[in-house]
Amino acid sequence: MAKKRTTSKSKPTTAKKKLSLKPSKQNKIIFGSLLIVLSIALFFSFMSFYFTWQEDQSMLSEFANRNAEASNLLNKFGASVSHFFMYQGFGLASFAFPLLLAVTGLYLFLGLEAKGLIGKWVWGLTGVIWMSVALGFFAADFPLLGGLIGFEMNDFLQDYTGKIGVFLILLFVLMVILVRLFNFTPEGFANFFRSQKEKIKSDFKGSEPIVDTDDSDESDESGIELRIDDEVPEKVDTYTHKKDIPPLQTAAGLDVNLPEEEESDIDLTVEETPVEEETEVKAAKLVKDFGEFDPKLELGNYKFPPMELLDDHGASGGITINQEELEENKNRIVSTLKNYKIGIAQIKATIGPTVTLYEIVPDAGIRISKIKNLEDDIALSLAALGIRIIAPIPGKGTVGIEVPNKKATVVSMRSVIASNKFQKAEMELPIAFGKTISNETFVVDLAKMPHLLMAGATGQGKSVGLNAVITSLLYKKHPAEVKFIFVDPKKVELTLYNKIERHFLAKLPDSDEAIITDNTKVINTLNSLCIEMDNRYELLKTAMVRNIKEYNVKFKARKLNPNDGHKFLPYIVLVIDEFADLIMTAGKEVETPIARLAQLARAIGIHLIIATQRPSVNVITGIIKANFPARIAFRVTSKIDSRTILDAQGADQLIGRGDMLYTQGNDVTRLQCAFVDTPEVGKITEYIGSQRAYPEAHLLPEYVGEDSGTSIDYDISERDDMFREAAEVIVTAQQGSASLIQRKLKLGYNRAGRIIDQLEAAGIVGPFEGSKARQVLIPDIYSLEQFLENESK
Ligand SMILES: Nc1ncnc2c1ncn2[C@@H]1O[C@H](COP(=O)(O)OP(=O)(O)OP(=O)(O)O)[C@@H](O)[C@H]1O
Repeated sequence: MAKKRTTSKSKPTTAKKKLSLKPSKQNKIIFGSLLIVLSIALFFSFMSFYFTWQEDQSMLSEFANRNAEASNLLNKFGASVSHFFMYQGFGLASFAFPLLLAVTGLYLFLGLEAKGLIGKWVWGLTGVIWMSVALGFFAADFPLLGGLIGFEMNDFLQDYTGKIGVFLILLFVLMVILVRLFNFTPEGFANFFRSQKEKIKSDFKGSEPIVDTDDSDESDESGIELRIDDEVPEKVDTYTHKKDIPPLQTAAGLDVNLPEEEESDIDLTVEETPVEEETEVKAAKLVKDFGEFDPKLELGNYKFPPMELLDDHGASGGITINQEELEENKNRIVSTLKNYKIGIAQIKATIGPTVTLYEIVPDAGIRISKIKNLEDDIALSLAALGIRIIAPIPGKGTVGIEVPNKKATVVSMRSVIASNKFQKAEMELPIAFGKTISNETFVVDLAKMPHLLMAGATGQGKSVGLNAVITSLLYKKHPAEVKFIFVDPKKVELTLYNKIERHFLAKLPDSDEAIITDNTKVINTLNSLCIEMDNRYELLKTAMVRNIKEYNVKFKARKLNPNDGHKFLPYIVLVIDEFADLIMTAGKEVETPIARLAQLARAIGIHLIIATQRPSVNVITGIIKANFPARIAFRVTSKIDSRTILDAQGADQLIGRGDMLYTQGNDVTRLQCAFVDTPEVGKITEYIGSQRAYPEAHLLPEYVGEDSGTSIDYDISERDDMFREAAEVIVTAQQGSASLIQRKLKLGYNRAGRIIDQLEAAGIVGPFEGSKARQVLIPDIYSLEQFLENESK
């Protein structure tokens, strides 16, 4: 609100300033009146020309003679001007000139915005030329109709293309005029014809029982109307529908300026309010005429992948657990606890797909902390992998012991996608992770997370988990609504998604591959995403909304003008498989943009999903952790790793194969991840990939990388003590690598890296070149000595 007020206050002043640069209002009125008068004079001259031209022919040369008199209504002036326009010019079509002059005069007189005027003149002149040529063609016997220009042009064209050629040219130009000026489409024509038929029918309505047919016709009609809307955006920009919707401003300008004319000078301050209201009114009208903006329209026939593409992995029979196993586990729990002198008042089992939860109510007087302290011993006594003790279960006064089932049931992706919970999820980016311990489908909104960190030792189900996330979104979202960026250093996991590049992927304008497999290129994409983020914040600011959801709602309601740079914003999901690898190769350079995105990107619909095998603290740093409240842990090898990811232990006690813990803050939920196999993903991408797509992947803003590091200006006095030695090593070996300095001078990696940066800043080695060693710019030790000496002078 505050923003609103400030903008409305600041605008009038700028408007006032602008006004002083324009012709004054009085001048506009005077000039406008002149044009109107002129147009009336021309009109009457032209009219009377058709009756008097023969008599006035002889007068034309006697314009200067005061005694000579012409028969034209406007005397000699009328005779000369109409001779010029009608006879020597365009014939009958010349009537367009008084019309255009009158319109221009009115615009000036009323002080309306002159924006649309140029278009009117351009189209007016095109029409004049067309008409004069057409009249010259069809009415060659009456040269006055087409004028000299019409006649000559016809002659000229016929010399080259013959009569048929001229006819075809005329037809084509007429088509262009109709399409561009009157939005003529075959459907529109059919529709018009149909509505006329309807009208005639309804005139004869009477008492005939045609009501039914009428009804069906009506519904038919509405069907067609929709299709016309379909047509509209076909020829325009992916997200904006730019051309077909009259820009808000054009018409807004009309009303905005009207009060100005009535209330003379003060009206500038009043101007702002009507604009606001006008935008609303205009938007409502646009919505009424064209319907809400539909981002999906360009791929209107897109079909979501059907359920049949997914296997049920033999899970259709449901969970199988035998009574014996339940009894056996119960007895073991009871006797184990008894060993520690913990009595049980009640025990209850909840059977899940991979684990069964035994909920215990301890005897009165037994402190839960006692059970908690004995956690490891109890797990040991129960002697089963994957036991996790939750003491107490949050929200209940009970202790939970999770014991894995002997025969785990696979949770198929198909079952979770088909579940009611997922199908009816009213979420922006719903993700069906799998099933909880009580066999309920677990669905969360990625948009609310807002970023996800996934960790787990190798082979425990990370890739399957990532595929489950991506599949969920592919089953729920239209290509216009979400775009993925995949970073896949392993080069195999995500390559399948190449097929949906032009539907669902986003990439940098100059990159060939949408899926990034080279870690050195990630930095450009991340920086480009930061630019996208900044751009989106700017759009949100101008639209005066707080987040992408509100923005898109406003855009769909046509309250934001595409001509001002507004467009429908799809969600962007960045998926990084093997984050540890990325941090190892690209280091701090990637951490900064990732942290920035993680901190700020939630409101503008950029979400990060990061998976890593090694959840060590130098990979998942504090700053990253702080911005990734939603985390998933598959089985990890140590308690420390579990703590690094979840801030709690437990992930080390999972049984693998998709058994996972999910947290989004405090509570930790154990889930069985839905299983989606590579062939299934293949089928889905094949299905989507074979459909009509956008011309290319969604393009991210261009990012021009700096020449890595040259911008770092090291002060000579701040150079490392080993700088000189390092320079000598590099120049002698003619190989600019940090590891060489590391080896020869026995330095740590970080220090060697710093020295290399300093050498680069000094101009001794070239910039970073990815996997290749840097170029050495000094040829030998002697030149180096000289170089350093010169530098210290
Ligand atoms: N949710 C699941 N349900 C059943 N089995 C699973 C599940 N997730 C994974 N598995 C089994 O575990 C195997 C390894 O899974 P996955 O490839 O996802 O491991 P990963 O953690 O990505 O390993 P890496 O890090 O080496 O790529 C799968 O081939 C599958 O047999």
